[in-house]
Amino acid sequence: MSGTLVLVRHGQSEWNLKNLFTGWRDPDLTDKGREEAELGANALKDTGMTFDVAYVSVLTRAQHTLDIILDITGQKGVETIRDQALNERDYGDLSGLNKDDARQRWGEEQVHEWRRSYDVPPPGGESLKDTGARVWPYYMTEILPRVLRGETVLVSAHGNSLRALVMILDRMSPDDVTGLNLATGVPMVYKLKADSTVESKEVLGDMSSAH
Ligand SMILES: O=C(O)[C@H](O)COP(=O)(O)O
Repeated sequence: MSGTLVLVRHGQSEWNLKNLFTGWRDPDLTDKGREEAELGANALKDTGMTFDVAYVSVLTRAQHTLDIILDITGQKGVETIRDQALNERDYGDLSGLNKDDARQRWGEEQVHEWRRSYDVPPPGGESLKDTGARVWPYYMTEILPRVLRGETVLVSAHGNSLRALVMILDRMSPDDVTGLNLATGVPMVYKLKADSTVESKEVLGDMSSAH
């Protein structure tokens, strides 16, 4: 029996709005971010899906996104597991810097490489590969077994921790993943086969609004 895995990136945060590198820093959602989470939550409600367990990072923006989803879908009591393995990529020395200022200082190409390449870490921080090195084992040992048991599992996390997961689920190469941007608050619903590969993927919203 296959289960269902729902991945959702938190809604817009205060630092997304200010265009600051965030990483492990802990700003909350903006009003727009809460609205995005509500939209995603309503799309999930329309499916009639009920969750067996929810996983979330230790960061406020992901937790508040999860709270909104569980509230709107009427599932506040669902078992919730928090773990820093699901945190955003650590942006290292870039954390708190403005993304446009960084482009001016280091050049467009270098900043894009830090943000979207597979294995080039920002100074003092984690590459996508480094992020995967903590996300993938957590997924394999904690999340996947529950999906394979036939459960419906919700994960509320971050742009880059989820890019690492989507990369393996969608069988993307390191080159492909440089073009992958996830929209805030848009749920991705995966049905998995018993061998843990993807049977189907449905995106409940507009992924083209990703920045
Ligand atoms: O940590 C951040 O700054 C954002 O949440 C994600 O950043 P990115 O778009 O540069 O990957």
